Amino acid sequence: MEQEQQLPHTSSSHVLIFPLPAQGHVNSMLKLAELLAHAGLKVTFLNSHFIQRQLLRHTDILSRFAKYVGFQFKTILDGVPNDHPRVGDDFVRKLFDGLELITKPLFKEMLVNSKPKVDCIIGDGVLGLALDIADELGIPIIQFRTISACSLWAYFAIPDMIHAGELPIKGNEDMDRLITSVPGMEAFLRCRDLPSFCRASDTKDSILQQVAQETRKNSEAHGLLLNTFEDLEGPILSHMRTKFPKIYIIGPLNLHLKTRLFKSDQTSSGPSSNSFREVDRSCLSWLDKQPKGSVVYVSFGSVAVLSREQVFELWFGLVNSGKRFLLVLRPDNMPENSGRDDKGVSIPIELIEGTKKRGYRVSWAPQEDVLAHEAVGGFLTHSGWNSTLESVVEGVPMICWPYFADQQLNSRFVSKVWGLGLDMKDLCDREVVEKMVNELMVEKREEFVKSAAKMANYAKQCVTVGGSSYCNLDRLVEDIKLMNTNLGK
Ligand SMILES: O=c1ccn([C@@H]2O[C@H](COP(=O)(O)OP(=O)(O)O[C@H]3O[C@H](CO)[C@@H](O)[C@H](O)[C@H]3O)[C@@H](O)[C@H]2O)c(=O)[nH]1
Ligand SMILES: C[C@H]1CC[C@@H]2C(C(=O)O)=CO[C@@H](O)[C@@H]21
Repeated sequence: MEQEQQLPHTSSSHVLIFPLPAQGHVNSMLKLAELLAHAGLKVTFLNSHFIQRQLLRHTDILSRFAKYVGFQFKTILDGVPNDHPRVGDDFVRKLFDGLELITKPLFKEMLVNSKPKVDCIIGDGVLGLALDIADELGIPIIQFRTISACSLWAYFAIPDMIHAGELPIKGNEDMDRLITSVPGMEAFLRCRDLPSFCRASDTKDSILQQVAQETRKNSEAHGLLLNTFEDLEGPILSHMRTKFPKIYIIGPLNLHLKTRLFKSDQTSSGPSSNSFREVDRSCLSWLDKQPKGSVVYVSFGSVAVLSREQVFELWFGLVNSGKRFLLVLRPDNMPENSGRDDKGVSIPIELIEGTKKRGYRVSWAPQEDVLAHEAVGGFLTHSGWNSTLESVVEGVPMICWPYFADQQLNSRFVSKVWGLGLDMKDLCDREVVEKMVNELMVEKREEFVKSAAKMANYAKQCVTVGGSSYCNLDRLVEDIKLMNTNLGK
C-alpha cells in the first residue's frame, strides 16, 4: 500500500483555475489543480455546468479534492446550446462564440464578488477572455497552454508565415513543401504538419485568427505554464524563451502528480480518472490474457469525429494486420451514429469476426491504465497532447493519425524528431494501416521500443526531486505565494 505524503500547511494564496471546457483541457488542468492544492495553495476550480455534471457522474472528484483545505469547485455557463453533441470542428466555433458572449461577463462578475479575493488566475491559454478580464481587474494571470511546446511555437509563428507568404496554403498546393518561418523546424516542417487551422484557404478565417492572436497574447501574461519536459522539447523551448519572459515547464503532469502524491510507488495507477464518460474497465481483464507487448491500443481522444468510411478502413487495417488490438470507438466517433447504439449500425461481418478472434472493443477505456499494461505494445492515436504524453510516460511507441489542431504537429515530432513511432497523417486506408501496424509491432519494433524506453526514463527523472519539472513546480508555487493579497485579512 502506498503512503501518501504529509500535506503542507495551507497558504492563504488563492488561485483560480479556469480550463477551456473540453476533456483534453480539463484533464490536465485538474492534475495541475491537485498539485497546487497538495502544495498548500487555496484552489478554486472553475468548470462549465456541463463539464461539472459529467465529472460528478463519472468520477470521484468531490471526495478526491475534499481532503484539500480551501479547495472548491465553481461552475459557469459556457454558452454552448444544451443539445450540441460537443464533438468535432463545429464544437470549437460554438464554444469560442459562447465563451466570449455568455461566459466573459459572468466570469468578471464572479471575480469581482469572490471572497477570499483571487490572488492569481491560471487561465487556459487558448481562452483570451481570462487574460482580458484579469488585466481589467488587475489580477495577475499565468496562462496554461495544454498543448505541446512545438505546436504552440508553430501557432505563434502564424503571423510570420502569413507575412512570408507561406500561408495560405493554396488549393493545388504540394503539401510536402517545407515551411521555413518557424524557427527550429526549418528542416522538417511541411505544409501538412501545420496546425489544421492553417489549411484554411483564407488567412482571415475566424478560428485561424483566434488561435493565432490568443497565442501571441500568451507572452503578455505573468507566465506561461506548459505540460511538457525539457528532455522532450528542449530545443523548441530555447527558441520560445526569446519571446516568452517566464515559462514554467512542469510535465508530464500525469506522472508528476503520481510522483508527488505517491512518493514510494511510482508505478501505481495513482489518482483516479478525470473522464467525462463512463469508463469500461473490462478491457483490462481482456488485456490480462494477452501476451506481453502484443496488443495495439487504438483511440482517437474525446473530440475527433470520423466518417464511417474512415472507421471501417482503420478497423479493416487492424483486422488484416493479424495483430491483437483494443479499439476504443465512442458512440459519437461517427456522426451518423449519434444517439444510436450498435444495433442501428451495420458493421461488416469480417470486422465483427476479426474482433472476436483477436480484438476487443469498448466505448471509453481507462487509458492510462491501458497504456501501463504490459500487454500493450503500440498505440494508434489521434496525437492529442495528453495521449501523446501518456504514451511517452509508459514507453509505448505510436502510430499517429492526427485529426485536427495541434495533433498535426505532435505527429510530425513523434515520427521525425523523437523517433517514437510513425506518422500516418492524411492517409487512411486499410493497406496503410496494416503496413504501419506491422512496422511498429514487428519490423521496426526494437528501434522504437529503445527510443521510447529512453524517453520514458527522461520523463521520470524530470518529475523526481531535483528534476527540471519538479523544480519548476516548486518555483511556480513560490511565485504564486508571493502574489498573496489576503495577508493579514
Ligand atoms: O478511451 C479513452 C480515450 C481517452 N481517454 C483520455 O482522454 C484524454 C484525451 O486527451 P487528448 O489525448 O489530449 O485528446 P483530446 O480529447 O482530443 O484533447 C483535446 O485537447 C488536447 C489538449 O489541449 C489537444 O492536444 C487535442 O488536440 C484536443 O483535441 C487523455 O487523457 C486520455 O487518457 C480516456 O481516458 N479513455
Ligand atoms: C478548441 C480547440 C482549438 C484550439 C485548442 C487547442 C489549443 O490550441 O490549445 C488544442 O486543441 C483543441 O482542444 C482546442
